[in-house]
Formats: sequence, structure tokens, C-alpha cells
Amino acid sequence: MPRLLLVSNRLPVTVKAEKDHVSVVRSPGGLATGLSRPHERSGGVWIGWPGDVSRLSAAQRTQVESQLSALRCVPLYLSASEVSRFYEGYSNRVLWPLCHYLLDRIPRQDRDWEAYAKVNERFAELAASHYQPGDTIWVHDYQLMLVPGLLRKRLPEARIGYFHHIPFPSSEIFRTLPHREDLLRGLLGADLVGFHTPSYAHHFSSSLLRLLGLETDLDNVTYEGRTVRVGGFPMGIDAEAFEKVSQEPGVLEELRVLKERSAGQRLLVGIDRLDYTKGIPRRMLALQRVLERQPALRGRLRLIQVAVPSRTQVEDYAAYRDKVDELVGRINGMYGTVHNVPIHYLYRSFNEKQLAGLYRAADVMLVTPVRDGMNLVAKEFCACRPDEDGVLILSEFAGAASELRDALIVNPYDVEAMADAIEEALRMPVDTRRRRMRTLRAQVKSRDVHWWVGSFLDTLQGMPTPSIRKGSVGVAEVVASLKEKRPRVLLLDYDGTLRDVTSRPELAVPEPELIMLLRRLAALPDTAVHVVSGRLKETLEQWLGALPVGLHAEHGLWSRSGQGAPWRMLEGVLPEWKEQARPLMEAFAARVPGSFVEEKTASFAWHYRQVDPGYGAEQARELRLKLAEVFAHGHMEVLPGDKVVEVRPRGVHKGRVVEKALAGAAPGTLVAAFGDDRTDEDLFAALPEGALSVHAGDRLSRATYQVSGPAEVRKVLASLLEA
Ligand SMILES: O=P(O)(O)OC[C@H]1O[C@H](O[C@H]2O[C@H](CO)[C@@H](O)[C@H](O)[C@H]2O)[C@H](O)[C@@H](O)[C@@H]1O
Ligand SMILES: O=c1ccn([C@@H]2O[C@H](COP(=O)(O)OP(=O)(O)O)[C@@H](O)[C@H]2O)c(=O)[nH]1
Repeated sequence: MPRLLLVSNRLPVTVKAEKDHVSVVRSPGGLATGLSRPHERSGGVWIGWPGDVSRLSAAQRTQVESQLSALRCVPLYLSASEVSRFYEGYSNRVLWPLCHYLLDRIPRQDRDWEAYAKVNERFAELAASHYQPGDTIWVHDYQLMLVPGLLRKRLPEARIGYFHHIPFPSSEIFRTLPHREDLLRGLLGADLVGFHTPSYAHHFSSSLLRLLGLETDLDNVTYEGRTVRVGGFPMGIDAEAFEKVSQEPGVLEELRVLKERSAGQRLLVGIDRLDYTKGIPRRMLALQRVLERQPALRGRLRLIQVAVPSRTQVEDYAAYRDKVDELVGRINGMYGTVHNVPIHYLYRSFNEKQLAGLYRAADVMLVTPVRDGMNLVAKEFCACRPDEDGVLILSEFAGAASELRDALIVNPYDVEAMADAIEEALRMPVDTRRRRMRTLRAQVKSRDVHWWVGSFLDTLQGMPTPSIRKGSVGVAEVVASLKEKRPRVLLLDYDGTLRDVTSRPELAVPEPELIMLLRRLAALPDTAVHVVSGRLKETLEQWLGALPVGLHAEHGLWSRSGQGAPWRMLEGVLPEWKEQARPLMEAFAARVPGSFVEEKTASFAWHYRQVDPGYGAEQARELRLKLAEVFAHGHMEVLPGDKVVEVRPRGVHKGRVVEKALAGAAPGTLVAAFGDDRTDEDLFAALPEGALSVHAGDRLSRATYQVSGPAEVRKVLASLLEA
């Protein structure tokens, strides 16, 4: 296992100071619970904030540091202003509500972006200083969305993963954020970007498409010459450890006492950080509705609600606390007696053993957040029920709901339906409870935290080793090689290589400078120039026909060896396929507004560059599937391009040009091919040994050199004109 560097806002510990004594204890929260030890086993370190230590004396700080270092933790101290602007400000006042679909809670003016960016820089700097070649870096959560990008700049070859622990919202929500592009680019610094559910991963991919124009092919996005994988990795818990704790004598004794004191009562349990995403008020209103509807349950039903203090300096959390307090008071006032109250409210945190006692005592566990990335409490409850009893009521808006289908799934916004679910849970026969709990437990045990860490890290390790972008080093090298004194053949793609892509194909007419450049190149001694394009021969003839260059149209279907020479078609291509494809292509053009079909002699291209990006990509996938059905025998090839799907007879591709262009060439001729898209990869693949290939752009390519685009291609070609 490579050394693992974990980077998260919080270290998995909390520093507690009492008089002279300081101790470092495990902090509450899903991330801390889930990832406590893998970094230690690998010999790596965990970098993060140890919490507020401003009141500690110098001697206490030294004690803290030695305790942290024993746990292989490296502290990054945040100043009071950073806590207020980076943590409470941008992270928890902006990103947290945004990702939980609560736009109204975001301040009208976000002033804390700069602090967020600066603290992300600090994290990246510290992580980079601990990096050793071969290490894997795993960055966690929304507080550090810029860190992967900042690390990539410092460590181009590092293996970097990022996991987003909270929901990634629909692109319609995400695009409201002023710094949306910066955050997406930050995440794309990673090799692997993980989410709890496939639907969060899908939302992220559609934000990439809509905001950065980047298409995800299966799970992969190409960005700055690297492949970034996007995927769903539902986080689990240490199920075995929870099950073990739930059977300890101390816990069983606590359970006995709890049951004895609530004799004759059914127990509902809720355990949450006091966070406005957790849906506590609606849950209490649902309880109130049950008590209203069923007077017989009054005095016989009790909700134990644990609310762990959280982010108390953020106003919305303080206001939420007041709201919950008031509601508890109101409901207890209405339905309480001198003997008991329906809501037993505990505003404090508990340790694992105490929690296990509560999980075991629950007849019904209420996990009803209005949004939640995963919710580990739901899984902990199942792990703590070796008796296979207890009913889980789970919000459909918690990530856990995509796995725990045997819970009673509820819409937390529908108070009546939640009341119905509570009644159903209370009525549920024991054999149904057992059957459901057995399935839930099997799920929680098989996909536990070890599975989660393993599957994320295995996927990350399986990614190709990131290589340093070839970039402008390529320009100098390719020029030097091309200037060698021997005969040379230049094979040049047109759109995206010699000429920038335009909004409609007919607008990409060559400018006078380009015509001049090609004319002068072709006039160089011992230099043959060929333009190899996907365009119609009529277009190439009209635009470039007057030049003394070879022209190859429609990916090599048609070729003209030189100025004035006749156009000849590739042998062996049968034209019947076309009438089979035509109705489908035309149907797609008709049903997708803004798209159109370009007809060529031996291919159809369906263009969707003016279509809404998400819808266009979806329809392109659909068209590819349909074409594969129509041409099931493999006579045709379907080529996904940049906002285009092209279908053509198999065996017609740019690689076929190489043989023709080299016919009669002297031995030792230097061949150089330039191209930018998928169709040019065929050309590169067919080049003879010793040839040069140059990719224009930042996609993955088999080319030996890479330049940024048409401007750099022209620069390379122009340098050949210099003596
Ligand atoms: O560090 P805090 O501000 O005190 O907040 C505690 C943690 O809350 C969030 O938890 C999330 O991660 C869980 C595990 O993946 C997931 O089950 C839950 O749904 C999320 O809300 C937050 O993401 C962490 O960064 C915080 O440390
Ligand atoms: O008094 C408490 C209440 C909760 N937790 C832990 O806090 C985590 C909460 O994680 P969850 O995913 O449910 O929500 P988050 O708080 O991370 O949003 C769980 O592991 C709980 O065991 C705890 O240690 N003490």
C-alpha cells in the first residue's frame, strides 16, 4: 500500500483543555468516524485543523502536538479570522446550504471567497510539503474543493483523490454560485472524484458539461490532458465494531435500565448534529400528529432526540436551535404529564457506547433529514441490532436511502406521510421487522467502511499514472525535428488544427494568412503538404483547390494527389448503407431543436453544438445506441466527436491516407502528422515508425507531441519557413 496522505478540514480528533491538562479525543462527525486509521497503517499522515486552540498555553500546545504526532496527525492551525471566514463563512454559510438545496440561507453577498481560497492554499502548501514521490493524496470534502487543483499545480505527477461527503446538487442549483467554475476546476485537479451516490456524480458531470463544456464519457472526463474519473462510492461504517460495542455488558445493562424506565412505552430515537438539514422540527411535528390522531398513544410514546451542538457561531444554527427548543417546549406542554413528556431532548454529544445503548433501545429510529450526503447514523443503528429488531424510518433525501431500501422510506417534507410511517412502524409485525432488519444489516455489513476505503483507493491506484503535460516543450522539440535536412511529408488536419473551430462549419473559411502559409510550405524544397479532413471534397476544392497540396476529404474517402489532379474514391466502399441511416439521422435532427444533419458522400454527421449541452449529450448517446442496433453487423462505424456523432462505412478513416501520401516517397522521408480530435488518432496510428505526431489541444492522445491549438500549430509550421 502506498503512503497515504489524508487532507480534511478537521483532524479526526478534538482537543480538550481542562486547567493544566489537555487531551486529544476523537471528534464526532461521519468523516472522523469513518476514516480513523487507514493513514496510520500506510505510514502516512492526516493533515487538518485540530479545532480552536487559541486559549492554550505554550506548554499545553506542546502537549497537544506530541499527542497529535503519536496519532500521525499534522495540525494546520486556523486563526480566529480564518475560522470565521473560511470555516463558518464560505464553507458553512455558502457551500453547505448550497449543496443541501437551501439557497435562501446563503447570505446575499458572499464576502468570504478570498479567505476560502487562501486557506485552501495553506492546506495545499502543507500537504505538498509532506509529499514524497509515490504517495497517494486523498482530499476530503467541501471545505477543500480547491485543494486538488492547487496540489496538481505543485505536484503534476501525484496521485490525487477527492471525496465529497455532502450532496452535490443539481447543476441548476450549483450554477447559481458566483465561483462555480473555480470550484469545478479545483476538483478536476484530482484523478478520481468520488461521491456517495451515482446521482451526486451525475449532477457533478452535468455541471462540468454546462459550465465548462466538458463531456463525461462513461465515468471519465478529459481535462488538461489528464483523465479524471468520477464515481459513486457509498461510505460505510465500521459495522463489526458497532455490533461488538452493542453487545458489551455495559451497553446491555444500560439497555435494560432504559427499557425498565420506559416500561409500557414505545421508544422513538433521533440522533443528529443540530443542523437545519437534519429535519428535526418536521420529525417532531410528525410525532405531534401521531399523538393528535391516536389519543391511546399519549403517555405511551416517547421520542429521545439527541442534538449534538454544531457550528454554534453561525446565526442560522443558533436560530434553528431556538426553533427546535420552542417546538420541544410546545409539544411537551401539550402532551406531557407530571410523569413523562413525549420528547426527551438532549442537547449534547454522546460517546459510542451511549449511542449503541440508544440504538438498541429504539423501537423506531427516525432519520429524516431534508438533505444529507449519506447519514451514517442510519447505518450505525442497523449494525447495533444483532437482535434483528427495530424499524428504520429513512428520508428519501439521505444518500443512505439509495442503499437501505428495506427501511420505511419517507418524504421528510410530508409531515402527514411521516406520521403514517411512524404508525406503520409501530404496528409492524415482528417477522416483517426481522426480515427487513436482516436485509438492512447484510447491506451495512457488506459495504462497510473498509469496503469503502478499499474500493475508492483501488480505483484511484488503478488510474493511469498521471504524466506531465507535454505543452510548449513539445513546440521546441517538434520544430527541431522537423527542420532536419531530409525529404518530409506533412499531413495536416484542418478544423481544430489549422483553423479554430467555428460555431457553424461553413464559417471556418481559411483566412488569407493560412492560405499563404500553406502555399509557402508547399514551395519549400523536398516538402510535400497534404490536408486530411473530414469535410466534403467540394469544400476542400473551393477553399484550398488552388494550392499545390494533396487534399483528402471525408476522412480519406476521397483524395486528390495534387493541384489539378482528379479526385479518386477509396476502393471497395458500397453506398447502400446510406438509405438505412438517413431516416434515423433525420429523425434526431427533427426531434432535437438546434441540431442538424450534415450529409457527406460516405457519411452522415449529426451536429448538436447549439443544443442545451446536457440534453445534447444525452441524445447523442441515444443516437449511438440506435445506430448500433441498425448496423448490428459491424458494416458501419459510429464516431463520437466534439458535439457531433458521425456514422461512416467501416474501413474509411484518415489512416488510409498515409499509404497514398507516401506513395513514391524516398526512403528515409520524415512524416509528420498534426491533428486535434478522435478521427486524427487513426491517422497517428497508421504512421510509419519514426514519424512525428502532434496533437493540438488538451485531450488524451497517442501523439508524441502536444501543442495547445491552431495558433501553436501555425507557429510550428511558420518556423519551418525560417532559414
Ligand atoms: O466539522 P463540522 O463542521 O463540525 O461537521 C461535521 C461533519 O459534517 C459533515 O458530514 C458529512 O459526512 C458524513 C460522512 O460522509 C455524511 O454521512 C453526512 O451526510 C455529511 O453531512 C461534513 O461533511 C464533514 O466534513 C464534517 O466534518
Ligand atoms: O452524540 C453523538 C452523536 C453522533 N455521533 C456520531 O456522529 C456521526 C454523524 O454522522 P452522520 O453521517 O449521521 O452525519 P453528520 O453529522 O456527519 O452530518 C455518527 O458517526 C455518529 O455516531 C457521535 O459521535 N456522538
